[in-house]
Amino acid sequence: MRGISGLTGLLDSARVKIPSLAVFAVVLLAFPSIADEYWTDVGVKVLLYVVLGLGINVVVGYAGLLDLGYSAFFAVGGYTTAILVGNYGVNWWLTLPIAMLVAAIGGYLIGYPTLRLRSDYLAIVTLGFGEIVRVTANNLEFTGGPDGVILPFRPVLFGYELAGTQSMYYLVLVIALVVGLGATSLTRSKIGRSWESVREDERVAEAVGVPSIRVKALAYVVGGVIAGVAGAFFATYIGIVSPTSFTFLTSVLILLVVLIGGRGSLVGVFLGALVVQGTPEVLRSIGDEWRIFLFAVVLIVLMFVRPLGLWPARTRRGARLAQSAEEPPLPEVGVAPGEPLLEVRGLTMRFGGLLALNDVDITVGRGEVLGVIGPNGAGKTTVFNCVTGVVRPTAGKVVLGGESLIGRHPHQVVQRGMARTFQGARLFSDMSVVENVLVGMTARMNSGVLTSLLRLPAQRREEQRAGRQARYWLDFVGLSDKATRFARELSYGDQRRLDIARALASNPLVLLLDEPAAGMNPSEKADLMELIGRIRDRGVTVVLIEHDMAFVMGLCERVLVIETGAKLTEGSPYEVQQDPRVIEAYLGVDEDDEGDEDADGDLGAGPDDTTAPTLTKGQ
Ligand SMILES: Nc1ncnc2c1ncn2[C@@H]1O[C@H](COP(=O)(O)OP(=O)(O)OP(=O)(O)O)[C@@H](O)[C@H]1O
Repeated sequence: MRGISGLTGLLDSARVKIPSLAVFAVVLLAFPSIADEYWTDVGVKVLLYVVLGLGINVVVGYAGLLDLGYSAFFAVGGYTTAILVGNYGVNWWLTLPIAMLVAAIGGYLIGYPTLRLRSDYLAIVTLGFGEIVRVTANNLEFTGGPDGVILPFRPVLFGYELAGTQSMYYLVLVIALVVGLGATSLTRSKIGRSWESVREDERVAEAVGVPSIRVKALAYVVGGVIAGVAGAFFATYIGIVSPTSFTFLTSVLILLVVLIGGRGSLVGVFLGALVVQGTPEVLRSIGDEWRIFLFAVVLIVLMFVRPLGLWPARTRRGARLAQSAEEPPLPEVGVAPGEPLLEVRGLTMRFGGLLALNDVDITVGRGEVLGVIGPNGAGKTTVFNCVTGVVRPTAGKVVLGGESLIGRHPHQVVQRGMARTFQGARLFSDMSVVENVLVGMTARMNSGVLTSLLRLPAQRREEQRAGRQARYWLDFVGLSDKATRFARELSYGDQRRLDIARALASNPLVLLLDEPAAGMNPSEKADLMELIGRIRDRGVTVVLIEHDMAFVMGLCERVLVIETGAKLTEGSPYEVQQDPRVIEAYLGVDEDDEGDEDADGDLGAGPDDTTAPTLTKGQ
C-alpha cells in the first residue's frame, strides 16, 4: 500500500500530473462509447456519487462535521425538482436553482442550531434529520407518500431531450466537473482554510480570527447546495423520487465515499465513488447472496489497509511560500505611543463558586511590553480569556483603542486588533506551516463565498497579498525554510514561533503571549527574547504571562502581579522583585527566608524553572 503514497507523491509533480489528468479526461469522455448501456448507467451513478461525495467532503472532510443524515439534502433536491416538474410542470432548468436554494435553506436550518454541539451529538442530530425528511416524505400527500413523485418529462437542451443514459452521463459529468472546480476554488481559499482550522481545533480557530459558527454553517449550506444539485439530477435520471432512495443506508454510502476515498481530497472522492458504486456492480456476477457480503468485506479491508482513505489529501498541502515578502503596515489607531491602548477596569470572573478574578484593573500603554506574573492558578490566563472574549467576564470593562470588547466573540476581538497565543502552542497540526499563518489572516481578509468560488481578480489579488505577508511573518520568526511542512512536524521551539507568527498574521495592535518561554531551553529562550524585542520595535504592544523572571526582567518595562484573582502590585521588574508581598505570594515566607526556600529563585515555580536568577539578582 506504500505504492499508493508513492503514486500520490509522483502525481503531485507537474510532469506526471498533466499527462495523467489528460488520460483520465480521455477515459471519462470516451467511457460511454466503450461501455454498453448497463455500464454507462453505472457510470452515471458513480458520477452522481462523485457530486455527492464532493458535497459531503466539504462538510465532513474539510469542516470535520460528522453528518449521518446527508441523504436528507439529496432528498430535498430530488423532491423539489420532482414536485415542481411533476406536479406543476415547471421547466426542469428552473427547478435546479430552486432545488439548490431549498437544500441550502435545509443546510442552514439543520446547521445553525446544532453547530454548538460536539461531533458525536451532531452525528445523532443529523441522523435524526435524515430520518425526519424521509419519514415526512413517506407520509405527506404532495410528496406522493411511499409511491413518490414521477417526473413525466426530461430536461431539454437546445431542443434536444436529455433522456438517454449517454446524454445523462455527459450532463452529470459536466456537473461533477463544475462542482469539483467550485469545491477546489473554495477549499483553496480563505474559506477552505477556515473549514480546516475549525476541524483541527475550533476554539483556537475562533481565537485566531475565524468566525467558527458562521464557517461551520457555511459548510452545511455548501454541502446542502451540492446535494441539492445531485438530487435534482438524480430525480431526472431515474424519473421518480420516492423515500426508498434516501434512507440511512444512502447517507452511509455517501459518507463512505469520503472515508474510502480520503478526507479532504478530490481524487479521493472520485475513487471513493468508484468503489462505493462500482464494486457492487462488479460483484454482481457472483450472485446476490454473496455480493453484498463481499462488498462489505472489500470496504472493511480497504479501511483496514488504508485507514486514511485511498487518496488522502496531499501530504504537502496547498499554499506554496510566496516568492517575495510584503510587510503589512500596523493598523491605524487614534492612540499615541505611550498613551493607554488597552484598558481593563474592575475585571471580575466567577466560575460557579470560584472567584477567579476580583476587580482587576490593568492599563497597557501603546508600544509597551507588560509582564503579568503570579503563582499557578492566580488567574493570569483567565485575564487573557476575558480580554479576548473566550469567556465573558462576570463584571468589568475591557476597552481597546477606545472601543469596548465586552460581549464580542474572540474572532471579533482579533478583528479589532488583539491577537493571542496559547499556553503550549496549539497549532493546526495537520495543516502546513504557511497555512497556519494564512489562517491567522482570516480576520483581515474580505473575500466572500462568491468571489472565492469564482476566483474573481480581487480575491486572487487578496490571496497573493496574503501569501506575501505570510512569507513576511515566516521570515520574521525564521520559519520560511519550513513553510510547507506540517505544523506537527516542527520542533517544540519552532511550534512556539509558529504560534506567534499566526497571531502576528492578524497584524494586531496588541499581542498577548501566554507563557511563551515555557518548556524552552536557554538558547531558545534567548532567541524568543530577541523575537519579542523585534515585535515591540515594530510598534506592537505586548502583554506576556511568564513565570521565568529572567525572561520578564530582560523584556518588560513594567510587571503586574496577580495573586488569587486580584492585583497584588505593579511596577518595574526591579520594584516588583523587591516587594515583600510578591516574595511572600510566591514563596509563602518572609523576604529574609527567601534564599533558603528556593535556590534558583525562579518566581514562578513554573514548569520551566531552569534559567531564572534569584529574586534579587539580575537588576
Ligand atoms: N473555564 C473554567 N472553569 C472553571 N474554573 C476555571 C476555568 N478557567 C480557569 N478556572 C480556574 O480559575 C483559576 C485561575 O486559573 P488560571 O488558568 O487563570 O490561572 P493562571 O494564573 O493562568 O495559572 P497558571 O500559571 O497555572 O496557568 C484556577 O483556579 C482555575 O482552576
